[in-house]
Amino acid sequence: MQYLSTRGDATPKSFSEILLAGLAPDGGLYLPQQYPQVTKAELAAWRGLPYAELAFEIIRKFATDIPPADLRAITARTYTEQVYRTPAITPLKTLEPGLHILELSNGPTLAFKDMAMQLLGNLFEYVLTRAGQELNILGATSGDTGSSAEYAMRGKHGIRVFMLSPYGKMSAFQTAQMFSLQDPNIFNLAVRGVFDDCQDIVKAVSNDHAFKARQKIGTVNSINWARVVAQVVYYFRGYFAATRSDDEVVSFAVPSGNFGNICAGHIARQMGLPIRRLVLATNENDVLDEFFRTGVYRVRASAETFHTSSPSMDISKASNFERFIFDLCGRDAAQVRALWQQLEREGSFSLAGTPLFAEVGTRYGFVSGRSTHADRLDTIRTTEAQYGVIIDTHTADGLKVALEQREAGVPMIVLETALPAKFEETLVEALGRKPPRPQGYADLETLPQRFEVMDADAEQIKRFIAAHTGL
Ligand SMILES: Cc1ncc(COP(=O)(O)O)c(C=O)c1O
Ligand SMILES: N[C@@H](CCOP(=O)(O)O)C(=O)O
Repeated sequence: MQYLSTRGDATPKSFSEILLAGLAPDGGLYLPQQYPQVTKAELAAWRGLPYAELAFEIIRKFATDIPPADLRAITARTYTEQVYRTPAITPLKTLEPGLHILELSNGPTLAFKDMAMQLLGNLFEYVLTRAGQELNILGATSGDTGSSAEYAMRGKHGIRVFMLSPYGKMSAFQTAQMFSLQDPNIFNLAVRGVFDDCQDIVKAVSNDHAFKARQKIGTVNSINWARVVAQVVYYFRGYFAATRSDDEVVSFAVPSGNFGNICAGHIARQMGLPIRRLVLATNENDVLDEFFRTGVYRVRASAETFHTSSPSMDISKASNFERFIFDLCGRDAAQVRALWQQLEREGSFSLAGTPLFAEVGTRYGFVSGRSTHADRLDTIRTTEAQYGVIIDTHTADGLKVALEQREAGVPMIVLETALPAKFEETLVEALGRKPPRPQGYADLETLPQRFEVMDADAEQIKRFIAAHTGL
């Protein structure tokens, strides 16, 4: 399997090459030359597999340059009960017949990011050891990618993590989870700005090809294809858990920000998984909902990006959206380049009224909705009252929109993206009491914290990286 860029660079690249490269040199995102198709026989054979085996079967279709025995060993050591605190890895919780929550937050940092990031850590280690290389990871986080990357990479030989986060905008738990790490290979840089400023810096640094090569810069955000492909696995897993036969269809509701999670659902659907609808849910930062309702994609400036009670979704420029638009445009890289140039110039583009936009729903199954602070409080309260289940603020956004888009006879699976303990402040507002905290996380906020505060300035960040790598 070879990879190409959404902006047109078609120099064939292997999985291991793009794993280390992150962003393509032309500024685009990598995608496989074609999506592997899953046969009926494979689907039937995969239904009863343990998570690690299912992950192996799916990822081997994409990571064809990793010997199967090695890949199987990597997935086996990643997806364990020890790491995810449950043998099912991603249990399905049924709220009522036909309405489910897929638990994805049982990993070390209590968010769905661990599902892919734990694998990424092991893949990096494997590929770097094989090549005798080191890697300096530059990442951007709105709260969950950062801690999951740091937990996956801490203490790993030959890897350093430089993580940019929006200063003062994460929950107290998220902040403490990241900033309390004292490992010498972890650097937390709190940027005066929003997540999009951090993500712009990651892209600017990646687009400085000389710096990227000299400093051996890699990425852990979902611009890295390996993140997305690891997320494809749980769509299959959720489908098998919610159905009895492969003739059934299901819909997934996905709380969305950077479009990575739902992009994985799009890929699972393209591979042949019987998904009817991909229901995209945003918070008040509703750029993506606006696109899926109207065909207009209008990114917002930092000053127009709200700080909400589902802060991990406070994103107004969704990286992975480019991957979907590439597919929507029939993989015409010239058209994608032109749209992104227009976005750069004018801050928006529109596909409204075009045959392409009609296909967003009819061919690709996307529908969308948005949720506000009041909606989220209401959904958290109702879910607790009706089902005795406490959900986090992001999952609440997903559930709220799922209920609006639910169809009779089609099971709806809401992807849980974090545990409520990470967003205690809002949970107390909704329920009048603190949500349960898994064992081992008590007093997290009292630990000493280590971080640097910086301006949203790519040059300043580059100087910091160079000073700490010695390269
Ligand atoms: C808790 C939580 N929910 C939802 C999202 C949105 O996911 P995505 O950015 O993949 O759309 C994120 C971050 O990305 C998150 O951390
Ligand atoms: N919500 C994310 C933002 C980064 O998204 P990613 O999936 O591209 O890494 C976060 O919590 O950091």
